[in-house]
Amino acid sequence: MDEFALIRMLNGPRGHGGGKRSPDDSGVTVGIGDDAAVLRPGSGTELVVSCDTMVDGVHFKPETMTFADIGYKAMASNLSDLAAMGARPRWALVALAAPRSLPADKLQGLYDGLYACAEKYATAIVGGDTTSSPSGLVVTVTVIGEVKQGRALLRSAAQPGDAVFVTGPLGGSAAGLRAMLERREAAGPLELLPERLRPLARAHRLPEPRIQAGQLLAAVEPRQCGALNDISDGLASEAWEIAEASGVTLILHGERIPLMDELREYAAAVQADPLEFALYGGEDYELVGTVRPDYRAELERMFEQAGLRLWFVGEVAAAGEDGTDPAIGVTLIRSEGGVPAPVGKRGYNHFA
Ligand SMILES: Nc1ncnc2c1ncn2[C@@H]1O[C@H](COP(=O)(O)OP(=O)(O)OP(=O)(O)O)[C@@H](O)[C@H]1O
Ligand SMILES: Cc1ncc(C[n+]2csc(CCOP(=O)(O)O)c2C)c(N)n1
Ligand SMILES: [Mg+2]
Ligand SMILES: [Mg+2]
Ligand SMILES: [Mg+2]
Repeated sequence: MDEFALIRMLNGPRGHGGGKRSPDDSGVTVGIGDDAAVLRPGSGTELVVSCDTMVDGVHFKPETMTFADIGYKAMASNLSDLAAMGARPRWALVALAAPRSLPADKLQGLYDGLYACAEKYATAIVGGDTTSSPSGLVVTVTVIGEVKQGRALLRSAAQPGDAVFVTGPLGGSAAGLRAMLERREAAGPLELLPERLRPLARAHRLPEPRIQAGQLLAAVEPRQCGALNDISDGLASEAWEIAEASGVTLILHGERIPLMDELREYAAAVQADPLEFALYGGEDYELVGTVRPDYRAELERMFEQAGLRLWFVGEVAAAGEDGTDPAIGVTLIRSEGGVPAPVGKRGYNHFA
């Protein structure tokens, strides 16, 4: 199949795209098929743009992900960065570098996953690029969203006194990854995995970007939310990013960090500390953020009303206030009443 036939197959009538599955209010003047897409942002909005790549052997292996999972997660991990800015997703571009030997039905599976996630979050795929790759598969997604002017939520907006929250259980993805690699079987349907591993594998293979939560946090008037970040490299690493960008210390309480029961069971079975998965594992794609302390109860109420939940896991202190060194950074109180200990600035790092 030639390059152009492949693009038609993946995005045309035999695939899912070609604008056919675009959201009703897609704002697309020109979509797939010309030199570039032409898009109409809403009035009074600012564009929010981000891209992330998934690479064979780095982000996935045959044991960890099906092709549909790779597509779903490539879109979800990108949309997660829009969620972390409080943006509404609008459009996406998909750059694909595929080995010539990769069968077309595998690529179609990848696109099923991409379109499934894009549709779920009302995102129109408006273009991309297709090339051959001399080695493994590489998928890069670029997402474009919008936010009301001046409303984007930044890493630099945490203030001393803020409460620190996360939007869901952490560490499940990293535990799922480890469990699947240990099994040494090709990834198949989640239902074929032992029940105790399913939620962990799901967290790794099919993460959900917290789009609704991000938009809710950005919409609060007058502004009560501080910093926001999504958890791609682990809670420790993302908390450090907020601490450095805001010039503060984040104090985390170990016993308040939400963990799935299945993570606790898995960690016990492999004699590991479940908190290590949450702090340093990564790929949870939950949000970590801060809120002014007086607004905490109201925010909880708003989340509950929207059918969402928040977990309060710590507080923000002025740099150095808790007596630890370095002054700016992240500390952990393992069990209530204990003393804060510095949390290393580590997590997933491509070049460390
Ligand atoms: N090669 C690059 N050229 C220009 N800017 C880059 C490049 N790589 C990353 N950045 C920018 O650096 C900042 C941090 O990027 P980073 O990829 O760490 O964030 P992220 O996407 O939230 O995290 P992750 O990639 O772990 O999901 C972003 O503003 C990003 O656009
Ligand atoms: C086979 C395999 N080995 C290791 C990992 C773990 N991993 C890879 S990239 C990353 C951080 C997020 O990516 P990025 O920073 O590029 O957004 C993590 C935690 C994996 N997913 N698959
Ligand atoms: Mg990135
Ligand atoms: Mg991010
Ligand atoms: Mg990263």
